[in-house]
Amino acid sequence: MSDAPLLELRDVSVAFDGFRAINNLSLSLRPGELRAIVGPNGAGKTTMMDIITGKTRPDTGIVRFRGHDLTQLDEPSIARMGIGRKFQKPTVFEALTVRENLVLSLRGLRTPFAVLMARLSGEERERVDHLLGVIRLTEHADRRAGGMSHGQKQWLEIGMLLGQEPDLLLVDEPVAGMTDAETMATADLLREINRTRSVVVVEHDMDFVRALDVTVTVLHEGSVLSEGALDVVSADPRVIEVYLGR
Ligand SMILES: Nc1ncnc2c1ncn2[C@@H]1O[C@H](COP(=O)(O)OP(=O)(O)OP(=O)(O)O)[C@@H](O)[C@H]1O
Repeated sequence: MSDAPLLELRDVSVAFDGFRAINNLSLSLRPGELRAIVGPNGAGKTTMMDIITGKTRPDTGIVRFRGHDLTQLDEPSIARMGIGRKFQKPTVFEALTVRENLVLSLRGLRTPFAVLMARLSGEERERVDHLLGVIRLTEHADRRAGGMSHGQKQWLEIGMLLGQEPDLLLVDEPVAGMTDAETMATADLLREINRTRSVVVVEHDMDFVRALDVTVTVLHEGSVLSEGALDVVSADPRVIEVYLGR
């Protein structure tokens, strides 16, 4: 396998009304990597995700995925290239069952409803059963998604993203509002997903980040402040100053 980064941001900046939310940000992700991004409120984490997925266009800088420039592409084109994004709030179809939600994701969300509800092929059934196992919802497959806990809805939505077979999964604050047990299960889930896909996860919860046990990038004022193992970055005086205001 080549050493070329899967995702590369170089000297990326974007300003809103003169305020530089992203400021000469450079960041590189290896193929197959799982990376945690942390940083105080307003550090630019969401804006960075918006730039990668084409929601926000950078003013300057390079954004490449598998060597292809993303900055001229719209959101659907970037998604088709293999980048899936999970927003913070779950947006599953509450009136449908867990299984039906996964079928929807396999068949494309814009397909007419009647087609979605048509019989599953053997291959689709296998894929849905596999996804149910990955997201730990096999026992709940035929229950309404609306009846699931907050954590289970988050896992279902992650499963729906996996149904679209992304090479890179971007996950925004998945464990906010989860119980401690759900938080740890989510760390396991992302590590399992990372066996076959690259993952970038933004999260404030440090117990979760510790459980991931991966390289952490600390953002501050739109740039990388520190990067490395959690123990190393949390001992970095610049990080301590930003978090504790010392
Ligand atoms: N569309 C916009 N218009 C104006 N300002 C914006 C816009 N989007 C983001 N900002 C500003 O850019 C900065 C970075 O915001 P961003 O949401 O990326 O931070 P964040 O690290 O995700 O924060 P949080 O942890 O609170 O989600 C903030 O000061 C925010 O107010």
